[in-house]
Amino acid sequence: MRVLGIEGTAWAASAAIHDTEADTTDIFTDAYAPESGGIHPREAAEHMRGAVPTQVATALDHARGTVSDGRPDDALPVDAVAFSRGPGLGPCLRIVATAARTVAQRLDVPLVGVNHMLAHLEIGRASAGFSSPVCLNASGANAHLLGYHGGRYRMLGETMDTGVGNAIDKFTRHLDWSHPGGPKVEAAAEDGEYVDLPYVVKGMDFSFSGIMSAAKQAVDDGVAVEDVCFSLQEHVFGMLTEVAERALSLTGSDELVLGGGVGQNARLREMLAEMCDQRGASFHAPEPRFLRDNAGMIAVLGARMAAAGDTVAVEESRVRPNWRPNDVPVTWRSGEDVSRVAGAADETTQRGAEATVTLGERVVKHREPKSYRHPDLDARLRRERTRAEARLLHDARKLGVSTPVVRDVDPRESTIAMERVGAVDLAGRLDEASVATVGRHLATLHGSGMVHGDPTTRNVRVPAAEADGGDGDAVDGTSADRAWLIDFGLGYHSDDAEDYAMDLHVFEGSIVGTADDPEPLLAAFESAYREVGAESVVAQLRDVEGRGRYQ
Ligand SMILES: C[C@@H](O)[C@H](NC(=O)OP(=O)(O)OC[C@H]1O[C@@H](n2cnc3c(N)ncnc32)[C@H](O)[C@@H]1O)C(=O)O
Ligand SMILES: Nc1ncnc2c1ncn2[C@@H]1O[C@H](COP(=O)(O)OP(=O)(O)OP(=O)(O)O)[C@@H](O)[C@H]1O
Ligand SMILES: [Fe+2]
Repeated sequence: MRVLGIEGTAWAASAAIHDTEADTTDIFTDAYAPESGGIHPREAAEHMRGAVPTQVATALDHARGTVSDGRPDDALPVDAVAFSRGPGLGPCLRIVATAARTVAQRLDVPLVGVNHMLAHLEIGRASAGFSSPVCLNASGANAHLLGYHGGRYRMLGETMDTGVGNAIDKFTRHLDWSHPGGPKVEAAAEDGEYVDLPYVVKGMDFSFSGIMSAAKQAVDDGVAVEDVCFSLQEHVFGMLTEVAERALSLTGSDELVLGGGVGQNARLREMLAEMCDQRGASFHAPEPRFLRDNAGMIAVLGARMAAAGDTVAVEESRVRPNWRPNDVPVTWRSGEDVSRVAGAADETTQRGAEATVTLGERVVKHREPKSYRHPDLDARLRRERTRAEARLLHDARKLGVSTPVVRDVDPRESTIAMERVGAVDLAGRLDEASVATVGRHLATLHGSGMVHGDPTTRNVRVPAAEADGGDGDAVDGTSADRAWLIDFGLGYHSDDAEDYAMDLHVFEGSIVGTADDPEPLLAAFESAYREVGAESVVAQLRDVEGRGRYQ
Protein backbone atom coordinates (compact mmCIF):
# COMPACT_ATOMS: atom_id res chain seq x y z
CA MET A 1 0.00 0.00 0.00
CA ARG A 2 1.09 3.53 -0.68
CA VAL A 3 -0.16 6.40 1.47
CA LEU A 4 0.06 10.16 1.13
CA GLY A 5 0.46 11.83 4.54
CA ILE A 6 -0.21 15.54 5.11
CA GLU A 7 0.95 17.48 8.18
CA GLY A 8 0.42 21.11 9.11
CA THR A 9 -0.63 21.44 12.76
CA ALA A 10 1.62 24.43 13.53
CA TRP A 11 4.88 25.10 11.68
CA ALA A 12 5.67 22.27 9.26
CA ALA A 13 3.80 22.28 5.95
CA SER A 14 4.68 18.75 5.02
CA ALA A 15 3.63 15.93 2.72
CA ALA A 16 5.06 12.42 2.52
CA ILE A 17 4.72 9.16 0.65
CA HIS A 18 4.94 5.97 2.66
CA ASP A 19 5.23 2.74 0.71
CA THR A 20 4.51 -0.26 2.92
CA GLU A 21 5.96 -2.85 0.53
CA ALA A 22 9.19 -1.01 -0.18
CA ASP A 23 9.24 0.22 3.44
CA THR A 24 10.23 3.72 2.38
CA THR A 25 9.02 7.09 3.57
CA ASP A 26 9.87 10.21 1.59
CA ILE A 27 9.12 13.54 3.24
CA PHE A 28 8.76 17.01 1.67
CA THR A 29 8.55 19.94 4.09
CA ASP A 30 8.35 23.72 3.93
CA ALA A 31 8.83 25.18 7.41
CA TYR A 32 7.22 28.37 8.70
CA ALA A 33 9.69 30.59 10.57
CA PRO A 34 8.20 33.63 12.31
CA GLU A 35 9.93 36.96 11.59
CA SER A 36 9.84 37.75 15.29
CA GLY A 37 8.35 36.26 18.44
CA GLY A 38 6.77 32.82 18.51
CA ILE A 39 4.34 31.09 16.17
CA HIS A 40 1.51 33.47 15.18
CA PRO A 41 -1.58 31.34 14.40
CA ARG A 42 -2.73 33.61 11.57
CA GLU A 43 0.70 33.82 9.96
CA ALA A 44 1.10 30.06 10.32
CA ALA A 45 -2.24 29.49 8.57
CA GLU A 46 -1.15 31.88 5.81
CA HIS A 47 1.99 29.80 5.36
CA MET A 48 -0.05 26.57 5.24
CA ARG A 49 -2.40 28.01 2.64
CA GLY A 50 0.43 28.39 0.15
CA ALA A 51 2.83 25.66 1.23
CA VAL A 52 0.59 22.65 1.89
CA PRO A 53 -0.76 22.34 -1.68
CA THR A 54 2.77 22.75 -3.06
CA GLN A 55 4.22 20.03 -0.83
CA VAL A 56 1.30 17.73 -1.64
CA ALA A 57 1.84 18.25 -5.38
CA THR A 58 5.55 17.51 -5.01
CA ALA A 59 4.84 14.34 -3.02
CA LEU A 60 2.30 13.11 -5.56
CA ASP A 61 4.70 13.82 -8.44
CA HIS A 62 7.31 11.84 -6.56
CA ALA A 63 4.85 8.97 -6.10
CA ARG A 64 3.99 8.99 -9.80
CA GLY A 65 7.66 9.04 -10.74
CA THR A 66 8.44 6.06 -8.55
CA VAL A 67 5.66 3.75 -9.72
CA SER A 68 8.12 0.96 -10.22
CA ASP A 69 6.38 -1.81 -8.39
CA GLY A 70 4.71 -3.30 -11.44
CA ARG A 71 1.76 -0.97 -11.36
CA PRO A 72 0.34 0.09 -14.72
CA ASP A 73 1.24 3.61 -15.87
CA ASP A 74 -2.24 4.92 -15.20
CA ALA A 75 -2.30 3.48 -11.67
CA LEU A 76 -3.22 5.75 -8.79
CA PRO A 77 -0.17 7.35 -7.19
CA VAL A 78 -1.49 6.48 -3.68
CA ASP A 79 -4.08 4.15 -2.17
CA ALA A 80 -5.12 6.39 0.73
CA VAL A 81 -4.70 9.94 2.04
CA ALA A 82 -3.87 10.45 5.73
CA PHE A 83 -3.90 13.86 7.40
CA SER A 84 -3.16 15.39 10.81
CA ARG A 85 -6.65 15.87 12.19
CA GLY A 86 -5.52 17.28 15.54
CA PRO A 87 -4.40 18.46 17.99
CA GLY A 88 -3.05 21.70 16.62
CA LEU A 89 -3.92 25.23 15.56
CA GLY A 90 -7.49 25.27 14.20
CA PRO A 91 -6.90 27.48 11.13
CA CYS A 92 -3.87 25.40 10.11
CA LEU A 93 -5.67 22.09 10.62
CA ARG A 94 -8.54 23.22 8.42
CA ILE A 95 -6.20 23.94 5.52
CA VAL A 96 -4.59 20.51 5.88
CA ALA A 97 -7.99 18.80 6.02
CA THR A 98 -9.21 20.65 2.94
CA ALA A 99 -6.14 19.59 0.97
CA ALA A 100 -6.54 15.97 2.12
CA ARG A 101 -10.23 15.82 1.22
CA THR A 102 -9.56 17.31 -2.20
CA VAL A 103 -6.92 14.72 -3.10
CA ALA A 104 -8.92 11.81 -1.66
CA GLN A 105 -11.99 12.80 -3.64
CA ARG A 106 -10.08 13.46 -6.84
CA LEU A 107 -8.34 10.07 -6.71
CA ASP A 108 -11.36 8.37 -5.12
CA VAL A 109 -9.28 6.79 -2.35
CA PRO A 110 -10.06 6.53 1.40
CA LEU A 111 -9.36 9.38 3.82
CA VAL A 112 -7.69 8.69 7.19
CA GLY A 113 -7.76 11.18 10.12
CA VAL A 114 -4.61 10.73 12.21
CA ASN A 115 -3.97 11.97 15.75
CA HIS A 116 -0.72 13.91 15.53
CA MET A 117 0.46 12.92 19.03
CA LEU A 118 -0.09 9.20 18.44
CA ALA A 119 1.76 9.56 15.15
CA HIS A 120 4.71 11.05 17.09
CA LEU A 121 4.95 7.96 19.25
CA GLU A 122 3.89 5.20 16.84
CA ILE A 123 6.72 6.13 14.47
CA GLY A 124 9.24 5.31 17.21
CA ARG A 125 7.41 2.22 18.36
CA ALA A 126 7.45 0.95 14.77
CA SER A 127 11.15 1.59 14.19
CA ALA A 128 12.08 0.11 17.58
CA GLY A 129 9.92 -2.97 17.15
CA PHE A 130 8.72 -2.54 20.74
CA SER A 131 5.49 -4.24 21.69
CA SER A 132 4.20 -2.20 24.61
CA PRO A 133 6.52 0.62 25.57
CA VAL A 134 5.98 3.66 27.74
CA CYS A 135 5.99 6.59 25.32
CA LEU A 136 7.37 10.04 26.11
CA ASN A 137 6.18 12.79 23.80
CA ALA A 138 8.42 15.83 24.17
CA SER A 139 7.19 18.27 21.57
CA GLY A 140 6.53 21.98 21.25
CA ALA A 141 2.95 22.18 22.40
CA ASN A 142 2.85 18.99 24.47
CA ALA A 143 4.72 16.93 27.01
CA HIS A 144 3.19 13.68 28.17
CA LEU A 145 3.67 10.02 28.92
CA LEU A 146 1.44 7.40 27.40
CA GLY A 147 1.07 3.67 27.98
CA TYR A 148 -1.16 1.24 26.09
CA HIS A 149 -3.66 -0.70 28.16
CA GLY A 150 -6.99 -2.31 27.38
CA GLY A 151 -7.26 -1.04 23.81
CA ARG A 152 -6.38 2.57 24.45
CA TYR A 153 -3.41 4.78 25.12
CA ARG A 154 -3.64 5.97 28.72
CA MET A 155 -2.31 9.30 29.89
CA LEU A 156 0.21 8.38 32.60
CA GLY A 157 1.50 11.88 33.21
CA GLU A 158 1.62 15.27 31.55
CA THR A 159 2.53 18.90 31.84
CA MET A 160 0.20 20.95 33.97
CA ASP A 161 0.92 24.12 32.00
CA THR A 162 2.75 24.51 28.67
CA GLY A 163 4.41 22.00 26.36
CA VAL A 164 8.14 21.54 26.88
CA GLY A 165 9.29 23.12 23.59
CA ASN A 166 6.99 26.11 24.04
CA ALA A 167 8.32 26.61 27.58
CA ILE A 168 11.90 26.74 26.26
CA ASP A 169 10.88 28.95 23.33
CA LYS A 170 9.22 31.44 25.70
CA PHE A 171 12.45 31.68 27.67
CA THR A 172 14.45 32.42 24.52
CA ARG A 173 11.95 35.09 23.46
CA HIS A 174 12.84 36.81 26.72
CA LEU A 175 16.43 36.85 25.41
CA ASP A 176 15.25 38.12 22.01
CA TRP A 177 16.49 34.96 20.32
CA SER A 178 14.67 33.90 17.18
CA HIS A 179 12.22 31.00 17.04
CA PRO A 180 12.67 28.09 17.65
CA GLY A 181 14.69 28.48 20.83
CA GLY A 182 15.33 24.81 21.67
CA PRO A 183 18.38 24.28 19.44
CA LYS A 184 19.86 27.62 20.57
CA VAL A 185 19.55 26.69 24.23
CA GLU A 186 21.20 23.37 23.44
CA ALA A 187 24.14 25.13 21.76
CA ALA A 188 24.53 27.73 24.54
CA ALA A 189 24.37 25.03 27.23
CA GLU A 190 27.66 23.55 26.01
CA ASP A 191 29.63 26.25 27.81
CA GLY A 192 27.40 26.50 30.88
CA GLU A 193 27.71 25.62 34.52
CA TYR A 194 25.13 24.51 37.03
CA VAL A 195 22.88 26.87 39.02
CA ASP A 196 19.87 25.80 41.08
CA LEU A 197 16.41 26.30 39.56
CA PRO A 198 12.96 25.07 40.63
CA TYR A 199 12.22 21.40 39.93
CA VAL A 200 8.54 20.43 39.90
CA VAL A 201 7.34 16.83 39.65
CA LYS A 202 3.99 15.71 41.06
CA GLY A 203 3.60 11.98 40.68
CA MET A 204 4.07 11.60 36.95
CA ASP A 205 2.82 15.11 36.20
CA PHE A 206 5.07 18.15 36.07
CA SER A 207 5.01 21.85 35.36
CA PHE A 208 7.34 24.34 33.75
CA SER A 209 5.99 27.77 34.69
CA GLY A 210 7.99 28.11 37.93
CA ILE A 211 11.29 27.09 36.40
CA MET A 212 10.79 29.35 33.37
CA SER A 213 10.06 32.43 35.51
CA ALA A 214 13.12 31.65 37.62
CA ALA A 215 15.28 31.22 34.50
CA LYS A 216 14.19 34.60 33.12
CA GLN A 217 14.76 36.19 36.49
CA ALA A 218 18.24 34.66 36.72
CA VAL A 219 19.19 36.20 33.36
CA ASP A 220 17.78 39.58 34.47
CA ASP A 221 19.83 39.28 37.67
CA GLY A 222 23.01 38.87 35.66
CA VAL A 223 23.60 35.11 35.81
CA ALA A 224 25.50 34.12 32.65
CA VAL A 225 23.09 33.11 29.89
CA GLU A 226 24.98 29.91 29.13
CA ASP A 227 24.76 28.87 32.80
CA VAL A 228 21.00 29.40 32.75
CA CYS A 229 20.66 27.46 29.48
CA PHE A 230 22.75 24.60 30.83
CA SER A 231 20.77 24.45 34.06
CA LEU A 232 17.45 24.78 32.30
CA GLN A 233 18.26 21.64 30.31
CA GLU A 234 19.48 19.80 33.40
CA HIS A 235 16.27 20.56 35.29
CA VAL A 236 13.68 20.28 32.53
CA PHE A 237 15.11 17.12 30.98
CA GLY A 238 15.84 15.69 34.43
CA MET A 239 12.14 16.12 35.22
CA LEU A 240 11.08 14.39 31.99
CA THR A 241 13.52 11.55 32.61
CA GLU A 242 12.34 11.12 36.18
CA VAL A 243 8.66 10.91 35.22
CA ALA A 244 9.52 8.50 32.41
CA GLU A 245 11.25 6.29 34.96
CA ARG A 246 8.23 6.53 37.25
CA ALA A 247 6.00 5.43 34.39
CA LEU A 248 8.24 2.44 33.64
CA SER A 249 8.13 1.52 37.31
CA LEU A 250 4.34 1.88 37.57
CA THR A 251 3.51 -0.10 34.44
CA GLY A 252 6.29 -2.67 34.74
CA SER A 253 7.29 -1.97 31.15
CA ASP A 254 10.95 -2.26 30.16
CA GLU A 255 10.74 -0.28 26.94
CA LEU A 256 10.75 3.48 26.45
CA VAL A 257 10.22 5.30 23.19
CA LEU A 258 10.65 9.03 22.56
CA GLY A 259 8.71 11.30 20.19
CA GLY A 260 8.41 15.02 19.39
CA GLY A 261 10.65 17.86 18.28
CA VAL A 262 12.41 18.34 21.62
CA GLY A 263 13.54 14.73 21.23
CA GLN A 264 16.14 16.09 18.80
CA ASN A 265 18.01 17.37 21.85
CA ALA A 266 21.10 15.25 22.48
CA ARG A 267 21.16 15.88 26.23
CA LEU A 268 17.56 14.71 26.64
CA ARG A 269 18.28 11.55 24.67
CA GLU A 270 21.44 10.95 26.66
CA MET A 271 19.58 11.21 29.98
CA LEU A 272 16.79 8.88 28.88
CA ALA A 273 19.25 6.34 27.49
CA GLU A 274 21.26 6.39 30.71
CA MET A 275 18.18 6.04 32.92
CA CYS A 276 17.00 3.06 30.88
CA ASP A 277 20.44 1.53 30.93
CA GLN A 278 20.58 1.83 34.74
CA ARG A 279 17.31 -0.02 35.16
CA GLY A 280 17.84 -2.60 32.42
CA ALA A 281 15.21 -1.17 30.06
CA SER A 282 15.51 -0.55 26.31
CA PHE A 283 15.36 2.96 24.92
CA HIS A 284 14.63 4.08 21.39
CA ALA A 285 14.44 7.47 19.72
CA PRO A 286 13.63 7.63 16.01
CA GLU A 287 15.87 9.57 13.65
CA PRO A 288 15.49 13.39 13.77
CA ARG A 289 13.44 13.69 10.57
CA PHE A 290 10.78 11.59 12.32
CA LEU A 291 11.01 13.44 15.66
CA ARG A 292 10.19 16.98 14.58
CA ASP A 293 6.79 17.56 12.98
CA ASN A 294 6.70 15.73 9.65
CA ALA A 295 4.18 14.10 7.35
CA GLY A 296 6.12 10.83 7.29
CA MET A 297 4.80 9.82 10.69
CA ILE A 298 1.27 10.71 9.56
CA ALA A 299 1.62 8.52 6.47
CA VAL A 300 3.07 5.59 8.45
CA LEU A 301 0.30 5.55 11.06
CA GLY A 302 -2.23 6.38 8.34
CA ALA A 303 -1.21 3.22 6.46
CA ARG A 304 -1.76 1.09 9.56
CA MET A 305 -5.13 2.71 10.20
CA ALA A 306 -6.19 2.27 6.58
CA ALA A 307 -5.20 -1.41 6.71
CA ALA A 308 -7.41 -1.76 9.79
CA GLY A 309 -10.32 -0.12 7.93
CA ASP A 310 -10.11 2.97 10.13
CA THR A 311 -11.06 5.55 7.50
CA VAL A 312 -13.32 8.57 7.74
CA ALA A 313 -16.03 9.83 5.38
CA VAL A 314 -15.31 13.29 3.95
CA GLU A 315 -18.48 14.76 5.46
CA GLU A 316 -17.44 13.53 8.93
CA SER A 317 -13.83 14.58 8.76
CA ARG A 318 -13.96 17.88 10.62
CA VAL A 319 -10.75 18.77 12.45
CA ARG A 320 -10.17 18.34 16.21
CA PRO A 321 -7.90 21.10 17.56
CA ASN A 322 -7.98 19.71 21.13
CA TRP A 323 -7.93 15.99 20.35
CA ARG A 324 -6.27 14.18 23.21
CA PRO A 325 -4.33 11.00 22.34
CA ASN A 326 -6.02 9.07 25.15
CA ASP A 327 -9.42 9.70 23.52
CA VAL A 328 -8.50 7.94 20.27
CA PRO A 329 -9.99 4.47 19.69
CA VAL A 330 -6.93 2.40 18.77
CA THR A 331 -7.99 0.26 15.82
CA TRP A 332 -4.54 -0.71 14.56
CA ARG A 333 -3.28 -2.62 17.57
CA SER A 334 -5.92 -5.27 18.17
CA GLY A 335 -4.78 -8.36 20.01
CA GLU A 336 -1.49 -6.79 21.03
CA ASP A 337 -2.31 -5.86 24.61
CA VAL A 338 0.65 -7.07 26.58
CA SER A 339 0.86 -4.33 29.17
CA ARG A 340 1.57 -5.47 32.66
CA VAL A 341 0.89 -4.08 36.08
CA ALA A 342 3.87 -4.27 38.31
CA GLY A 343 3.83 -4.39 42.04
CA ALA A 344 2.07 -7.61 42.93
CA ALA A 345 5.17 -9.58 43.80
CA ASP A 346 6.82 -8.91 47.13
CA GLU A 347 10.50 -9.64 46.78
CA THR A 348 13.21 -8.94 49.31
CA THR A 349 14.59 -6.06 47.32
CA GLN A 350 12.14 -3.73 45.62
CA ARG A 351 13.33 -1.37 43.00
CA GLY A 352 11.08 1.69 42.90
CA ALA A 353 11.53 4.57 40.49
CA GLU A 354 13.62 6.50 42.97
CA ALA A 355 14.99 4.14 45.53
CA THR A 356 16.09 0.65 46.34
CA VAL A 357 14.03 -0.76 49.18
CA THR A 358 15.22 -3.73 51.23
CA LEU A 359 12.38 -5.56 52.91
CA GLY A 360 13.31 -7.36 56.09
CA GLU A 361 11.92 -7.10 59.58
CA ARG A 362 12.47 -3.42 58.91
CA VAL A 363 12.34 -1.68 55.58
CA VAL A 364 15.43 0.24 54.52
CA LYS A 365 14.91 2.73 51.70
CA HIS A 366 17.97 4.12 49.99
CA ARG A 367 17.77 6.81 47.33
CA GLU A 368 20.71 5.88 45.15
CA PRO A 369 22.43 8.49 43.01
CA LYS A 370 20.96 8.83 39.54
CA SER A 371 23.85 9.17 37.14
CA TYR A 372 21.67 10.78 34.44
CA ARG A 373 21.15 13.85 36.67
CA HIS A 374 23.69 16.56 37.31
CA PRO A 375 25.43 15.59 40.58
CA ASP A 376 24.44 18.82 42.36
CA LEU A 377 20.79 18.46 41.41
CA ASP A 378 20.89 14.79 42.28
CA ALA A 379 22.33 15.43 45.74
CA ARG A 380 19.81 18.17 46.40
CA LEU A 381 16.80 16.07 45.41
CA ARG A 382 17.86 13.00 47.34
CA ARG A 383 18.57 15.00 50.49
CA GLU A 384 15.39 17.11 50.33
CA ARG A 385 13.16 14.15 49.60
CA THR A 386 14.61 11.96 52.33
CA ARG A 387 14.05 14.73 54.86
CA ALA A 388 10.52 15.45 53.62
CA GLU A 389 9.62 11.77 53.64
CA ALA A 390 10.72 11.19 57.23
CA ARG A 391 9.01 14.32 58.51
CA LEU A 392 5.73 13.79 56.67
CA LEU A 393 5.45 10.08 57.53
CA HIS A 394 5.58 11.20 61.13
CA ASP A 395 3.18 14.16 60.72
CA ALA A 396 0.64 12.02 58.85
CA ARG A 397 0.73 9.35 61.52
CA LYS A 398 -0.06 11.94 64.17
CA LEU A 399 -3.24 12.76 62.22
CA GLY A 400 -4.36 9.14 62.38
CA VAL A 401 -3.38 8.31 58.80
CA SER A 402 -1.75 4.85 58.61
CA THR A 403 1.93 5.13 57.72
CA PRO A 404 5.01 3.11 58.68
CA VAL A 405 6.80 4.17 61.86
CA VAL A 406 10.16 5.78 61.03
CA ARG A 407 13.06 4.16 62.91
CA ASP A 408 16.07 5.99 61.55
CA VAL A 409 16.92 8.74 59.04
CA ASP A 410 20.22 9.65 57.42
CA PRO A 411 19.71 12.53 54.97
CA ARG A 412 23.41 12.57 53.98
CA GLU A 413 23.21 8.94 52.89
CA SER A 414 19.59 9.43 51.72
CA THR A 415 18.47 6.47 53.76
CA ILE A 416 15.38 5.85 55.90
CA ALA A 417 14.69 2.79 58.02
CA MET A 418 11.03 2.19 58.82
CA GLU A 419 8.44 -0.32 59.87
CA ARG A 420 7.24 -2.84 57.30
CA VAL A 421 3.55 -2.47 56.55
CA GLY A 422 0.87 -4.28 54.49
CA ALA A 423 1.30 -7.38 52.37
CA VAL A 424 1.14 -6.01 48.81
CA ASP A 425 1.08 -2.74 46.94
CA LEU A 426 -2.41 -1.48 46.14
CA ALA A 427 -1.49 -1.92 42.45
CA GLY A 428 -1.46 -5.66 43.08
CA ARG A 429 -4.88 -5.72 44.72
CA LEU A 430 -7.00 -2.84 43.51
CA ASP A 431 -10.46 -2.93 45.04
CA GLU A 432 -13.10 -0.40 45.98
CA ALA A 433 -12.71 -0.75 49.76
CA SER A 434 -8.98 0.00 49.56
CA VAL A 435 -9.25 2.98 47.23
CA ALA A 436 -12.00 4.35 49.50
CA THR A 437 -9.59 4.14 52.44
CA VAL A 438 -7.01 6.05 50.41
CA GLY A 439 -9.70 8.68 49.72
CA ARG A 440 -10.32 9.16 53.44
CA HIS A 441 -6.59 9.25 54.22
CA LEU A 442 -5.90 11.91 51.61
CA ALA A 443 -8.85 13.98 52.82
CA THR A 444 -7.47 13.83 56.36
CA LEU A 445 -4.03 14.95 55.17
CA HIS A 446 -5.49 17.79 53.14
CA GLY A 447 -7.70 18.85 56.04
CA SER A 448 -4.49 19.53 57.96
CA GLY A 449 -2.66 21.24 55.13
CA MET A 450 -0.54 18.29 54.02
CA VAL A 451 0.03 17.13 50.44
CA HIS A 452 1.30 13.60 49.69
CA GLY A 453 2.75 14.61 46.33
CA ASP A 454 2.88 11.12 44.79
CA PRO A 455 -0.12 9.04 45.86
CA THR A 456 -0.03 6.31 43.21
CA THR A 457 -1.25 2.73 43.57
CA ARG A 458 2.40 1.74 44.10
CA ASN A 459 2.66 4.05 47.09
CA VAL A 460 -0.13 2.48 49.10
CA ARG A 461 0.29 -0.81 50.95
CA VAL A 462 -2.67 -3.06 51.67
CA PRO A 463 -3.28 -6.41 53.37
CA ALA A 464 -3.45 -9.52 51.18
CA ALA A 465 -6.81 -10.40 49.61
CA GLU A 466 -8.10 -12.65 52.40
CA ALA A 467 -6.94 -10.31 55.12
CA ASP A 468 -10.00 -10.68 57.30
CA GLY A 469 -9.52 -14.42 57.70
CA GLY A 470 -6.26 -15.32 56.01
CA ASP A 471 -2.64 -14.34 56.22
CA GLY A 472 -3.04 -10.71 55.19
CA ASP A 473 -2.10 -9.61 58.65
CA ALA A 474 1.15 -11.53 58.62
CA VAL A 475 3.01 -8.27 59.00
CA ASP A 476 0.58 -6.20 60.96
CA GLY A 477 -2.82 -6.61 62.57
CA THR A 478 -5.13 -5.52 59.76
CA SER A 479 -8.71 -5.26 58.66
CA ALA A 480 -9.82 -5.57 55.04
CA ASP A 481 -10.23 -1.84 54.51
CA ARG A 482 -6.84 -0.92 55.90
CA ALA A 483 -4.35 0.95 53.72
CA TRP A 484 -1.01 2.54 54.56
CA LEU A 485 0.39 5.49 52.70
CA ILE A 486 4.11 5.28 51.98
CA ASP A 487 6.68 7.27 49.97
CA PHE A 488 6.08 10.86 51.06
CA GLY A 489 9.27 12.07 49.34
CA LEU A 490 7.39 14.55 47.15
CA GLY A 491 5.15 15.70 50.01
CA TYR A 492 4.91 19.17 51.49
CA HIS A 493 2.66 21.49 53.48
CA SER A 494 0.31 23.75 51.57
CA ASP A 495 -3.01 25.51 52.04
CA ASP A 496 -3.75 25.66 48.31
CA ALA A 497 -6.71 23.53 47.13
CA GLU A 498 -4.95 23.17 43.76
CA ASP A 499 -2.25 21.10 45.45
CA TYR A 500 -4.85 18.84 47.07
CA ALA A 501 -6.62 18.44 43.73
CA MET A 502 -3.28 17.40 42.19
CA ASP A 503 -3.02 14.60 44.76
CA LEU A 504 -6.43 13.33 43.63
CA HIS A 505 -5.40 13.71 39.99
CA VAL A 506 -2.19 11.73 40.52
CA PHE A 507 -4.00 8.93 42.35
CA GLU A 508 -6.75 8.71 39.75
CA GLY A 509 -4.15 8.82 36.97
CA SER A 510 -2.39 5.78 38.40
CA ILE A 511 -5.72 3.90 38.48
CA VAL A 512 -6.72 4.93 34.97
CA GLY A 513 -3.26 4.02 33.67
CA THR A 514 -3.40 0.44 34.91
CA ALA A 515 -6.94 -0.75 35.77
CA ASP A 516 -9.13 -2.66 33.32
CA ASP A 517 -12.29 -1.02 34.61
CA PRO A 518 -11.32 2.21 36.36
CA GLU A 519 -14.74 3.87 36.70
CA PRO A 520 -16.11 2.08 39.81
CA LEU A 521 -12.76 2.58 41.56
CA LEU A 522 -12.70 6.30 40.80
CA ALA A 523 -16.29 6.64 42.04
CA ALA A 524 -15.51 4.81 45.31
CA PHE A 525 -12.40 6.93 45.81
CA GLU A 526 -14.14 10.25 45.27
CA SER A 527 -17.17 9.42 47.37
CA ALA A 528 -14.94 8.37 50.29
CA TYR A 529 -12.88 11.56 49.85
CA ARG A 530 -16.07 13.62 50.11
CA GLU A 531 -17.02 11.88 53.39
CA VAL A 532 -14.05 13.45 55.11
CA GLY A 533 -12.79 16.18 52.81
CA ALA A 534 -14.00 19.29 51.05
CA GLU A 535 -16.24 19.15 48.00
CA SER A 536 -14.37 22.17 46.65
CA VAL A 537 -11.23 20.03 46.20
CA VAL A 538 -13.16 17.58 44.02
CA ALA A 539 -14.50 20.55 42.04
CA GLN A 540 -10.93 21.77 41.63
CA LEU A 541 -9.98 18.30 40.37
CA ARG A 542 -12.54 18.66 37.56
CA ASP A 543 -10.89 21.96 36.74
CA VAL A 544 -7.41 20.38 36.63
CA GLU A 545 -8.69 17.62 34.33
CA GLY A 546 -10.53 19.98 32.01
CA ARG A 547 -7.67 22.34 31.35
CA GLY A 548 -6.66 22.76 27.73
CA ARG A 549 -2.98 21.93 27.71
CA TYR A 550 -2.15 22.95 24.19
CA GLN A 551 -0.55 26.33 24.74
C1 LIG B 1 0.54 19.89 17.86
C2 LIG B 1 1.84 20.08 17.10
O1 LIG B 1 1.72 21.21 16.29
C3 LIG B 1 3.01 20.26 17.99
N1 LIG B 1 4.19 20.24 17.19
C4 LIG B 1 5.36 20.78 17.59
O2 LIG B 1 5.45 21.31 18.64
O3 LIG B 1 6.45 20.68 16.74
P1 LIG B 1 7.68 19.73 17.04
O4 LIG B 1 8.47 19.70 15.80
O5 LIG B 1 7.21 18.40 17.58
O6 LIG B 1 8.49 20.43 18.18
C5 LIG B 1 8.96 21.76 18.00
C6 LIG B 1 9.70 22.16 19.26
O7 LIG B 1 10.93 21.44 19.36
C7 LIG B 1 11.90 22.29 19.89
N2 LIG B 1 13.22 21.83 19.51
C8 LIG B 1 13.70 21.60 18.27
N3 LIG B 1 15.00 21.23 18.34
C9 LIG B 1 15.35 21.20 19.65
C10 LIG B 1 16.53 20.91 20.36
N4 LIG B 1 17.66 20.56 19.76
N5 LIG B 1 16.49 21.01 21.72
C11 LIG B 1 15.38 21.36 22.36
N6 LIG B 1 14.24 21.65 21.74
C12 LIG B 1 14.22 21.58 20.40
C13 LIG B 1 11.58 23.64 19.31
O8 LIG B 1 12.16 24.67 20.11
C14 LIG B 1 10.05 23.64 19.34
O9 LIG B 1 9.57 24.16 20.56
C15 LIG B 1 3.16 19.12 19.00
O10 LIG B 1 3.48 18.01 18.58
O11 LIG B 1 2.98 19.36 20.19
N1 LIG C 1 7.30 0.47 54.80
C1 LIG C 1 7.13 -0.42 53.82
N2 LIG C 1 6.55 -1.62 54.07
C2 LIG C 1 6.40 -2.52 53.09
N3 LIG C 1 6.80 -2.34 51.83
C3 LIG C 1 7.38 -1.19 51.51
C4 LIG C 1 7.58 -0.17 52.49
N4 LIG C 1 8.19 0.87 51.90
C5 LIG C 1 8.36 0.52 50.60
N5 LIG C 1 7.88 -0.73 50.36
C6 LIG C 1 7.89 -1.43 49.06
O1 LIG C 1 8.91 -0.90 48.23
C7 LIG C 1 8.37 -0.32 47.05
C8 LIG C 1 9.15 0.95 46.68
O2 LIG C 1 9.06 1.88 47.76
P1 LIG C 1 8.88 3.43 47.53
O3 LIG C 1 7.63 3.69 46.79
O4 LIG C 1 9.02 4.10 48.86
O5 LIG C 1 10.15 3.69 46.66
P2 LIG C 1 10.32 4.62 45.41
O6 LIG C 1 11.59 4.28 44.78
O7 LIG C 1 10.07 6.00 45.83
O8 LIG C 1 9.16 4.12 44.47
P3 LIG C 1 8.30 4.96 43.43
O9 LIG C 1 9.01 6.21 43.15
O10 LIG C 1 8.23 4.00 42.28
O11 LIG C 1 6.99 5.16 44.08
C9 LIG C 1 6.92 -0.04 47.38
O12 LIG C 1 6.11 -0.04 46.22
C10 LIG C 1 6.60 -1.19 48.31
O13 LIG C 1 6.29 -2.37 47.59
FE1 LIG D 1 4.42 17.68 16.90
